[in-house]
Amino acid sequence: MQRESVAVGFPPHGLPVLDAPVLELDQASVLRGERLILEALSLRVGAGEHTAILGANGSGKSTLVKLITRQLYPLARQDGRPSVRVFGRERWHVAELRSLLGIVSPALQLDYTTDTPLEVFDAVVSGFFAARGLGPDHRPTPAMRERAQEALAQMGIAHLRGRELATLSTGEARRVLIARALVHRPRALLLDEPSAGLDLATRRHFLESLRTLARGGTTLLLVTHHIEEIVPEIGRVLLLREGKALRHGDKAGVLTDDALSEAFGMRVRVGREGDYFSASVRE
Ligand SMILES: Nc1ncnc2c1ncn2[C@@H]1O[C@H](COP(=O)(O)OP(=O)(O)OP(=O)(O)O)[C@@H](O)[C@H]1O
Repeated sequence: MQRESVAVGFPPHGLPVLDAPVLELDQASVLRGERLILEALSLRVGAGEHTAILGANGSGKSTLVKLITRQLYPLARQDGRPSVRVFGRERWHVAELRSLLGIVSPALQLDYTTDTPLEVFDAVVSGFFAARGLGPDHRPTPAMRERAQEALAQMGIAHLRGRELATLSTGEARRVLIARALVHRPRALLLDEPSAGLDLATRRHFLESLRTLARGGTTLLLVTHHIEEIVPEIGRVLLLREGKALRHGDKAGVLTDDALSEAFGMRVRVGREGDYFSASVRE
């Protein structure tokens, strides 16, 4: 099993990154193979500016997630200026970045549920070490253990302690991974298609827990193709189409019939249900 060698304790809050925006993209472009997948994308997400990145299949959402998590790098700009900054910095050690930015993605869930068996509490507490489970060199302190238990309770899954991740339902495993992502109280949470595979009730419950996090001060960066997942606390939307920003700004201004029809390549009608938006296909 591969483990990252660097152990991180509590996050380095108080460093100069504290006041920096969560994310700054300035004309960021990404090449994959021979193709330009993201093209001159600009986006600024300040602390507390909960933002959704919305787009059809193939619009470049996962590529953008990988750009933020440093799994992919942007093309160098001609003027030499950085095109991607996370918490004000261009370069990060992955483990250090993870202590500030919690990440939940389908790829991560697959990895955690299919590889070597992993117990729920270990999965969560090992988030402090940016490792997949506890190894001989990882010694969680009582404070870390207490915080892991708190994170499980926060996601409503304290009763799953002792179970193996592989035996959990999709929704249960998703909540374990969110507890893990939250364990060191990151400043922001990057959620890639977070409610994929969740049933109606679990999804609603999950969205409510996202709302609580947002209200508690964790900046949400939600990547999705489901407009229904955009919880009321999210006020900004970037609409992606073929790797470019089709619209960006205030939620109500972006989520219009015209903009979504263009983004999804079909006639879409946007509806409102309370504080949530919905979309249906226009005949
Ligand atoms: N390694 C690669 N080489 C070439 N093209 C790639 C590569 N990975 C992705 N692409 C292409 O980049 C485009 C954007 O893919 P990406 O996975 O970022 O989209 P997405 O919006 O996340 O899609 P989905 O909603 O289906 O997950 C697609 O056209 C895809 O075929």
